[in-house]
Amino acid sequence: MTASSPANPAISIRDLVKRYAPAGGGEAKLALKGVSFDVPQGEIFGLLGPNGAGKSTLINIMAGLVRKTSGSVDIWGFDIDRDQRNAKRAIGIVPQEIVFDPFFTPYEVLENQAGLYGVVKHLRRSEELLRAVHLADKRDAYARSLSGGMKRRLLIAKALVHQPPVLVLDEPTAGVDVELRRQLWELVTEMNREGVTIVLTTHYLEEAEELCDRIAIINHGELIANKPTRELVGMAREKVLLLTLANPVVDLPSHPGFIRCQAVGEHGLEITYNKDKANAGELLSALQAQGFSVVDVTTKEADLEDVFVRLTASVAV
Ligand SMILES: Nc1ncnc2c1ncn2[C@@H]1O[C@H](COP(=O)(O)OP(=O)(O)OP(=O)(O)O)[C@@H](O)[C@H]1O
Repeated sequence: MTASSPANPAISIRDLVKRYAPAGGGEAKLALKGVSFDVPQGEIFGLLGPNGAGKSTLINIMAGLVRKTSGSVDIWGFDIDRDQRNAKRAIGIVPQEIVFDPFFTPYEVLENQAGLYGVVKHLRRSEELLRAVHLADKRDAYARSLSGGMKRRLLIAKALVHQPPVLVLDEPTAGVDVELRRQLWELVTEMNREGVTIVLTTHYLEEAEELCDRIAIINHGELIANKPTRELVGMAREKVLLLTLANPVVDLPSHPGFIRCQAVGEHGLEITYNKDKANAGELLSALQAQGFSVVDVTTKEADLEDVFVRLTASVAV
């Protein structure tokens, strides 16, 4: 694997278009409308988007499972058309669905996969990979006897047998419980620390916010954002003040800095304001001046979800 120098992106996508041919006389579906972006080396890159946005199409094109209509995709410096073999060897894909032959053991699953990639015996790393995904003690168990979480970890190991510098995970934690989600996050972070560039799709904004260095948002086949996570979250200008008042709320206070103000229960107020235009201190003083006696205050920052909702809502269908 030598094509990419440290300065080059791990993945480079330019003007990518995918038009699905019409099925049964219907209309053709433009699933990707000219998408361009780079995935920097060494990062954990999140690809977000509502259902049907085009994420799987994009991943399947990278994996060589779907043919693009036009545009270019380079993986680790290898063009997927001109240098298909090297491009394929540079990427490991962890699919969403769990598919194993139930009669193979984890060790055999990895050995078979290594065989498929032509990894010679002495360069195989099946034992090491089983340790890395915390499945060494399940080396010889039948795949069918593994728990859902173990199967997902085995899929990650399977995607890494040919030592790809780029690992793509399609919805790695869809439908898994909180505990298992944490374990998978840790595993992904460990792989990244070892130098693997990670691309993941997710529906969980919390997951993207926690794990990803950079996030791209795709909506109706178009890229509508691509920013470092902190910057994207910083786009949320709204902040919320949750107040408990000494007396029951009768009239609502007013202030030019308010975006919204509503009563919550008998003694509570929820005030949403633009943090560029007002701060909590001046809002509290204004409330006091209007005769409101505040006994407790908490604040809430807007998060990625607010940005996501705003961005995906504002783009025309
Ligand atoms: N084989 C296909 N033939 C026709 N249309 C397709 C095909 N595969 C996907 N599409 C359409 O292309 C669009 C993008 O689908 P895609 O599966 O890439 O979205 P997604 O972002 O991965 O969604 P999800 O999160 O639900 O998996 C959708 O409108 C989908 O219906």
